Amino acid sequence: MALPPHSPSGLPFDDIRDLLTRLPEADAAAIAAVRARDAELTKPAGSLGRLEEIVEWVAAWSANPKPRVDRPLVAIFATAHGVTRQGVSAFPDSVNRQMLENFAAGGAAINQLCVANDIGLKVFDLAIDVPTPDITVDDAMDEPGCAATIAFGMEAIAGGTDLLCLGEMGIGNTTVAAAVYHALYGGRPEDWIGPGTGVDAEGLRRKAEAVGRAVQRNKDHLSDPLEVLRRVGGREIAALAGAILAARLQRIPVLLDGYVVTAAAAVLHALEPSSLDHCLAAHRSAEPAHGRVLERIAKRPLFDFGMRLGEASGAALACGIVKNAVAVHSGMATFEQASVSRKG
Ligand SMILES: Cc1cc2ncn([C@H]3O[C@H](COP(=O)(O)O)[C@@H](O)[C@H]3O)c2cc1C
Ligand SMILES: O=C(O)c1cccnc1
Repeated sequence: MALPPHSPSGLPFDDIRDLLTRLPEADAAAIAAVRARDAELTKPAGSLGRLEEIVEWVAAWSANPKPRVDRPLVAIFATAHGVTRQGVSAFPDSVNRQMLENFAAGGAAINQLCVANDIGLKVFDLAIDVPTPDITVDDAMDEPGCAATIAFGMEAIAGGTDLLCLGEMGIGNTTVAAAVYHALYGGRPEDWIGPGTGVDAEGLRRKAEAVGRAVQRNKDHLSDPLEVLRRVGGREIAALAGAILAARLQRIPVLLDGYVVTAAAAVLHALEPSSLDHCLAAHRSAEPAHGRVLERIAKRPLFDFGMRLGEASGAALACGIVKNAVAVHSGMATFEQASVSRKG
């Protein structure tokens, strides 16, 4: 489904700000139930390390004292960016539609990760043939368009899921993400850019220049993270922010993917730091700035495999880890059931 760039159906920004004041909290009773059961399981206390934290996280954010992951979903938001005319990607815009077809045919990396980990896949086409304006000269979106796109992203969970894995596709979007980071966090453009699909040194220079121009053009409007999103962001980043928010309101835990998905999280974090409490960072991408961004949003990634693909590939892999953690917790025997002696 394609979203008209200026759909009138969106929420105004103030409605989004209002949602951020009404976020549900972690379910303390569910966490307590998981901890109590964990203490009875046939293993030394704490011996499953971070897997134990993951189970508590699923319980906390699904409000379920017996956490389960039965219907994980990968949601990919795909769109196009006018900033590619600045020569910031190693690949042409035509890859966007070709990759949509590849997703539909089952040929992309994410298709196989979904098969291997038994995850549903939905791909949302955000006007992939209509790039947003080049952010070095014009705003990516106007306020109604940006708000409508955030609202569209909320649809990611409409069919139901109990673990949302977020991904994106959009040639040029590592430049857009870098512009969001530079706008939110300051520093120099060079601090936030990286090779993306594999640009050379000249390409990197063009990326730094594009990010610098986009942010400089908006230097008087950077104190509001939603203005940053609409001026130097992109549709997939707006929709991802909506998906993260909708998942929180419906109590669905979220796995963030890499460098680009984290830009949506960073916008929400800048608006309200607690808005990401239901999110886990799947991995640290090979994109050099990703680690620093994760520190800014106070997320410790589950793994670092040198991946730099996007498409939710890191989130899908992390979903396998989450499913393993939950299966161990729910299926293990207690000391009493298995007649195993406790610590002396
Ligand atoms: C074949 C192909 C498949 C992809 N899948 C994800 N991306 C990733 O690369 C793009 C961002 O990098 P840049 O900013 O350098 O253009 C996004 O589409 C992202 O999802 C891909 C890129 C390509 C070429
Ligand atoms: O880490 C990512 O999400 C990423 C890195 C490079 C290109 N596209 C996405």
